[in-house]
Parts: sequence; C-alpha cells; structure tokens
Amino acid sequence: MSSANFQSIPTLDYSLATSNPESRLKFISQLRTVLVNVGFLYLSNTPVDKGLIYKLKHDYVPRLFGLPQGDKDQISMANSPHFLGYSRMGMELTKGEVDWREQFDFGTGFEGERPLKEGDPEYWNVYGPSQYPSEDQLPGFKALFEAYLAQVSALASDFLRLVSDALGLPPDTLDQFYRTNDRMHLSKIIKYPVQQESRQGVGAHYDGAMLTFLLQASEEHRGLQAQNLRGEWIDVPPKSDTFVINFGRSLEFVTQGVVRATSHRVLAPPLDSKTPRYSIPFFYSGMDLEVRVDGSALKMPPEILKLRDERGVLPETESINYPEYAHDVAGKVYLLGRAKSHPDVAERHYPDVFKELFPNGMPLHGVAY
Ligand SMILES: O=C(O)CCC(=O)C(=O)O
Ligand SMILES: [Fe+2]
Repeated sequence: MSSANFQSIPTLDYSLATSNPESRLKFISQLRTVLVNVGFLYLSNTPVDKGLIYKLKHDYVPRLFGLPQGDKDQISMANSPHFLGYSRMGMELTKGEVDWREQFDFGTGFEGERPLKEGDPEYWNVYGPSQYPSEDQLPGFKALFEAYLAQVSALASDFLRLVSDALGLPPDTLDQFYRTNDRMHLSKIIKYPVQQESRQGVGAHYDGAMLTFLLQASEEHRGLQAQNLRGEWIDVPPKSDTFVINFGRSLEFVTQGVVRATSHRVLAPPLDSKTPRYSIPFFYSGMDLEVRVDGSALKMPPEILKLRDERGVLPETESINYPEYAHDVAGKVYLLGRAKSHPDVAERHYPDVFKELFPNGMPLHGVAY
C-alpha cells in the first residue's frame, strides 16, 4: 500500500538528525517520504526541556483554564488587533461551524505595540504583543511559557533546514521566508471540554504555517485525526515525549504541491469522558509579511517533483482553507485566515476586511468556510 494511504502516523527520531552524518542521511530520507506522502509525523528525542513541558501540562494549563471567568475575559481576544488573547467556548468557527473549544492565543516576540503609519497595509498590524494573565493571577506562567516558545521556535527553525535538505534544496532555502526580525509565531493553549452540542472540537482544516509543532497535553485522550489520500480519517493518538508535526498550506504552495498539507480535525472527548482534552499547537507562522509563497518562489529539483507526480493528486477534502497563498502576500493571507476564524475580532479591528469576507454581516452556522 502506498504510504499516502497511511493507517498510522510514523515516528522519526530527532537524535538521528543531530548525531552523525550517516544517521542524518537516514533521517533525511525518512523525512522525504513523510513530507511527500503523509504530512504528519511524531518527533521523538527533541531537545525541548522535559521538565518545562511537565510543569506546563500538569500544573499551568489546568490552572490557566481554572482562572475565574472575569480574569480570563480581562484578556479577551476581542481587545486585540493581533488576534491574541482568550476566546470563550463557541467563539471560533471552522468552515462556518462552531468549534467547541476554549483557548488562549499567544504570540512570540513582541513586547510593545508597533503602531501603523500612514500608508502601511493593514496586515502589518497582525503581529503584536500577547495578553497574559497577571503575575498575581498566575505567577510564573508568562516566563515559563515564553521559555517553552523560545525552545520550540528554535527547534522549528532547525527542523525547517532538514525539510529543505529532504527536498533536495540547500539547507537554508526556506529561511528566505523568515529574514527580518519583525515577526511573531502563533501558539494556542486549547481546552476541548467533554462533548457539547456536537463533537466538532475543531472542524476539518489545513494549517497555514509552514510547520506546526503540537504538544498533546492529555495523554488519555484520542481525538486528533488526519486524512490520508483516500480521505479516510486516521487517529493521531497522544504519544508520550513526542511532538506531532504537520505541514501547512504555505509549505505546500511553495513546494508546488510536493509537501502534503494534510487535512486534520479534532473530535471532542465523548460524553462518558471524565476529563477535558488539552493541547498546545505552536505554528511556525511568522513569515515575513511581504513574502509570496506561490509556486514561482522556489525552483524545485525535477526528481523531487517526480515524487509528487508518483504520489498522485489529492482528492477533494472537506478542508478548503488558505487558497489565497496563490496570489496574496503572507501577511494578507494570515489576516484573512484569522478574520475568518474570529469574525467578531475582525469586525472590531478590521471593518473593511470583515465587510469583504462577510457582506451579509456576522456569520451564523454554515456561512464562512
Ligand atoms: O488540538 C489539536 O490537537 C489540534 C489543533 C489544530 O489542529 C489547530 O489548532 O490547528
Ligand atoms: Fe490544525
């Protein structure tokens, strides 16, 4: 069976990539197969501090969601033109349906605001400072989570070089989309409560960022599923001491479809569950706002394009997001994606974009994606 019709998700051992040249070659070859055919992998033996992850998962995350509702609402995403902050359950849409999850969105890198100047495009405002609970509310959390984000961000940057290498390109090739220092990567801390009105934790979608590093923070819950080439939903159960990595639409576009941006979704914990599911995705999303990642940006080696052709064409899936990479700069695509997921925030901070996307006003079910 072709690995494009995978029935489980492969695990790659990061220590192979970092120990010696022969083992690195082995890693690169495994990564090439995953990039072209699967689009999802578990990565084990990463350098991210295990103690930090433990404290985040078992201590801070439950306490973060356990804060009084008033404290959480104080840092509501509605306050933020950067789409950062707290979203109550039911405030986010995927494909026009409510996602039954409660979440905090945090970005890396910005302490102060960077006000727009006359003539700057609106999408310059998508990067900006995060909203954290105060030190009184959750002492030590900001420092710990920022340390975590710094480590995962460094890992993602190193991993992107392995991706370039696996695609037969010089290792620094994909760095060209991340040149300035003016960037923000996005991360979320998510709680999926036991099933509410529907089991849509998050609906079928592609990610936009080149890479996603997901920490599944509740070992007892399945729920994440990825779609193989035949369209079957395959479980991606939690696996201890690993990250789940998947590839997004920007990487798919820029590699002319060689890399699979794999459609995925999350089912909420079923009715008989005793606990919610927590997860922490980190999106290596902070591309330079002005770059284009359409298919003309990189020259792909012919032998690599051949692998894409041998894999075959992806069927229609339920996921249709981020088609704009074909014609818009990265900053604009990011803004459109965020506005579609959070129309209330868009209406307040980007009224023109809101009107363009939702000419009939605030979407209810089945209107947006
Ligand atoms: O919660 C998860 O496991 C995945 C979340 C996800 O796919 C996303 O936020 O893009
Ligand atoms: Fe996702």
